[in-house]
Amino acid sequence: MAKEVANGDQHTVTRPPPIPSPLRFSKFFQSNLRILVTGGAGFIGSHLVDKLMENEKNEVIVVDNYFTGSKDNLKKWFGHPRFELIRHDVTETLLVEVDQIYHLACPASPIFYKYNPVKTIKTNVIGTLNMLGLAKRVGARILLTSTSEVYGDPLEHPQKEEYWGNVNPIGVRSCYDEGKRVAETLMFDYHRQHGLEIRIARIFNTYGPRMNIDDGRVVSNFIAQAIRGEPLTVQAPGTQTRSFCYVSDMVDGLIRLMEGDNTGPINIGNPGEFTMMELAETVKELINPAVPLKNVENTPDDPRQRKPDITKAKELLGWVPKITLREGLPFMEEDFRQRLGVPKQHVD
Ligand SMILES: NC(=O)c1ccc[n+]([C@@H]2O[C@H](COP(=O)([O-])OP(=O)(O)OC[C@H]3O[C@@H](n4cnc5c(N)ncnc54)[C@H](O)[C@@H]3O)[C@@H](O)[C@H]2O)c1
Ligand SMILES: O=C(O)[C@H]1O[C@H](OP(=O)(O)OP(=O)(O)OC[C@H]2O[C@@H](n3ccc(=O)[nH]c3=O)[C@H](O)[C@@H]2O)[C@H](O)[C@@H](O)[C@@H]1O
Repeated sequence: MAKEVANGDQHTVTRPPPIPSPLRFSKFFQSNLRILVTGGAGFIGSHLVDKLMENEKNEVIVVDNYFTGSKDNLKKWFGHPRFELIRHDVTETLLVEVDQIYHLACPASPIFYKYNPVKTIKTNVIGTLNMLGLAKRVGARILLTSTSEVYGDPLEHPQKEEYWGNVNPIGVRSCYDEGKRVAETLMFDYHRQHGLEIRIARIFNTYGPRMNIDDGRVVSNFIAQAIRGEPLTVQAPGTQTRSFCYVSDMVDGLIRLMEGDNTGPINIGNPGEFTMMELAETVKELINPAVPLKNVENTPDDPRQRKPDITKAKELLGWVPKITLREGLPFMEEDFRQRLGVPKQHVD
């Protein structure tokens, strides 16, 4: 009997382990694990795929509808015998034989998730239901990439996993925030009702190479603006805070969570906290001291502060982020310069 604990506390579920296919015991069977990554053509998903593919015992299947993701992010794996890419929308059912599911499919940038809010909520609710149904049928372990947005505009700081949040249920961000909250509920209901092995990561703002250049999120906006020599658009009041995690740290945290014994939810994020004004000043200093900052209007319900308490990730996963914001920004600058075709000018 496998044992699983929810954040090391009360509700322990004991259930029989999933029965692997008889082929798994054949010494001629090439992979030990078949892993499905939904949203694997996106920013975090494609980095996760790269890491999973490094292990020659893993076979990786990506499904993506390419709404915000791109085949380009995965092109180095095309034709690889352990890799498969399927164009598929998770709001439709899917039948594949897999052992683990990393469920990432969902637009993450506010401008994209607000573009078609009904589709966003369908992706979160119906998409997660479909992946849970699949996990149940094949006995797979499933990890959901939830978000710090489940804490809404938090009244507790920093945010611990026990905090229930302060979310507007009818606002323009609700399709995403409330969608992810329902997705978390569904995960726990399948866990309690059907004994499914679940993992929930609450991800805090993550940045790095391969973010869409016109993605609309703050780090990608500021870097693209600095490289193009445009003003950095600081949305009012500029004192709102975020904590930025470099993508390789995020991927490491997600894999540790999947491989460990804890259901979560577990915060995965870098606790270094910056105001948007500080972020703009840092980008300006590192990338282009000549660009001005420009104050612009904000969007409704923008959270005023956000910083993860990562005690649980440290204790239960042995995870701490390694890359600071000052170390991570230049990696992203390099990638953006290449894609924008603007090389760095070196002053002698
Ligand atoms: N990047 C962050 O800061 C952050 C923070 C918190 C949570 N997350 C979560 O992490 C996950 C990945 O985020 P990301 O930053 O890589 O975003 P992303 O937009 O780059 O990736 C999302 C991927 O999901 C795909 N997708 C969207 N809807 C789909 C659907 N209905 N069916 C199939 N595929 C679909 C997109 O095409 C894209 O490839 C998301 O679930 C997001 O909510 C991200
Ligand atoms: O960490 C999370 O849980 C969430 O983080 C982000 O959501 P958000 O923090 O709103 O992301 P941004 O759009 O990057 O905004 C961050 C801050 O930067 C500000 N901003 C944004 C863009 C810009 O050009 N200028 C600017 O000052 C916004 O007002 C906001 O206060 C992600 O995009 C969500 O998918 C994710 O779930």
